Amino acid sequence: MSADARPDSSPTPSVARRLRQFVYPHRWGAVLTVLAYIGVAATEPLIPKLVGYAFGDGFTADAFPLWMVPVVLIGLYVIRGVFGFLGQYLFNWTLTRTVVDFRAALVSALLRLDAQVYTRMQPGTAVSKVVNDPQQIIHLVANVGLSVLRDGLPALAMIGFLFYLNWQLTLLSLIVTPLMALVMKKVNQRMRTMSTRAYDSQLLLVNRVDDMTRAWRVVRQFGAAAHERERFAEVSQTVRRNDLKTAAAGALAQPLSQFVASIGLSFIICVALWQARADNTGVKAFAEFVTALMLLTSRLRHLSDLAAPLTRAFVIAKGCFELMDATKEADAGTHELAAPAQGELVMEDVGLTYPGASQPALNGLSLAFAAGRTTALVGASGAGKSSIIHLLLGFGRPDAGRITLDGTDIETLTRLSLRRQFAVVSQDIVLFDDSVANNIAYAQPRDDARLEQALRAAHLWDFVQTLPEGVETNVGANGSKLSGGQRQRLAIARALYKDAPVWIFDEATSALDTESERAVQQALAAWSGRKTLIVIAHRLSTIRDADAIHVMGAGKLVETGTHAELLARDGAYAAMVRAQAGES
Ligand SMILES: Nc1ncnc2c1ncn2[C@@H]1O[C@H](COP(=O)(O)OP(=O)(O)OP(=O)(O)O)[C@@H](O)[C@H]1O
Repeated sequence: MSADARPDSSPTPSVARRLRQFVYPHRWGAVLTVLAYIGVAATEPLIPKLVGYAFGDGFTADAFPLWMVPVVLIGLYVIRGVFGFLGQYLFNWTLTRTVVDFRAALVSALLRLDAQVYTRMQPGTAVSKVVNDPQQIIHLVANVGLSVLRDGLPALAMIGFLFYLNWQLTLLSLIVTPLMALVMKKVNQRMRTMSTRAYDSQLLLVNRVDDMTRAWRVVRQFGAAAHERERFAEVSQTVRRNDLKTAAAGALAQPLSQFVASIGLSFIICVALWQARADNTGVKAFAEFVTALMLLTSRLRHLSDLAAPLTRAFVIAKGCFELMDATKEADAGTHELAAPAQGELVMEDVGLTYPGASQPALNGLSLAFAAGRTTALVGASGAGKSSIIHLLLGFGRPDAGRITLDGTDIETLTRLSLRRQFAVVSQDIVLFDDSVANNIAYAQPRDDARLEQALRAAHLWDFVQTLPEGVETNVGANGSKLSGGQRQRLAIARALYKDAPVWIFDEATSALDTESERAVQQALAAWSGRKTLIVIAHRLSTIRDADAIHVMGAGKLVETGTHAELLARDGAYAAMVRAQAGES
């Protein structure tokens, strides 16, 4: 989300700790992995030992029978192979489980985000953070972890062996450690900065593609392919530059650490040779020590390559944790409604100003929606009609005043209990890439008789019969295989199926032909007296029969009455009716 977020100076410890929390439930897999790799590592010092033995005693005829060479060597590698396989398997067992938990945590965070977060975050960002990022983190950490186990443990074993062979000399070799640490610290700092920039610009790239896919029609209509390509290439170049800088910083790690290691190595070999000459210890001890040292150096070289993927993993994980930590929807209510509400909604002196807005969207608004009645909300665009729905559904909280449902302040209700009382058809139709039936019976038990009833009421039954698989036909991404009117009717059917006490229709019939609109209105009329119906409509002819009409203007209630009363008053509503009559 924070495309402009700068890397903080020490993000790694908390990120590492939080990542560890996800591994913790699967710690036994991790412990067994480590044990398996200890098995591999324990056999490592046997190699220089055998080399030393072969050099020392192997050249004399009666030292050991030659058949022992393949038996010992093959045996050693079989043991290493078994431990190696187990280690890798258990490692992935742990990681795949961790990824599932990590994704689950991200999805549950996503499902509880505050409505305002959705106004800032592009869907692509969420997809990237929930789907791709955990996988990427795990891949990177897996490779790092495996290398640490594969190279780090044998390196430790080898260091132990070197101490055993010649502790003074081994201790001397540690003098390069502080220098090595300093070099790696500098390289890591640079990599972290560049990785964060690369990650942020990559999210921008995801959002560009997201835009292009959603707005493909607009792009084609404007002949804007070249324009979009340019916009994409711009961000793509930024990603490339940041990736390159990260890679360059990472590529410095190995040569720099090797340079430091070579200083230590040459120094130690000199001292070892000097010792061998002085003590006359012979070729065996020297061969053992130098073979072990060389093996250690090659292991350490692999380890110095791990800084780059580890840094990248931490940067991505930090992005995921930002999503996990984003503001959650407040749900302070504790009260659950025992039965479906009657549906009387009252707003008392309600004020609402959106964050960052200069004008209030609602300003001291007081109005009521009577239970079992149809109330229409009308008013100019931007008057605050949808903001009322926003508050009724508990997506936002009023800055002032209160809203009650059957006399209970909705703030005291849990969000779940509150929203159970509403079925909404909003201006923006949202359908799932699923069958007609699953779109209608969304998140509710399937009841075929009720499904048919909802489809008939939404004037969609006959159409659905013509579909190749009837109600099981897939409607495409966001209902892309349906016409605008069919999508709207499907959303109406979904609302009717929910059978909530309050129905909200926000411009819900704007895309319907006259016949469908009449059919839907007749179906709704059949529920009259049993449902509280709130209708927002710009076409005033559709709300003529409402029990009450609230006329909104600039976040305030301008006038209220029935169609006839408002016409008689000859105020704002009458002017709107005249204006529309003039248009038609
Ligand atoms: N998330 C938001 N952040 C900031 N301002 C917002 C937000 N949503 C709505 N607004 C502003 O609040 C005011 C009321 O908007 P609202 O959507 O409630 O109007 P409306 O009457 O439903 O309009 P329309 O008939 O065009 O749908 C508008 O000025 C709008 O710009």
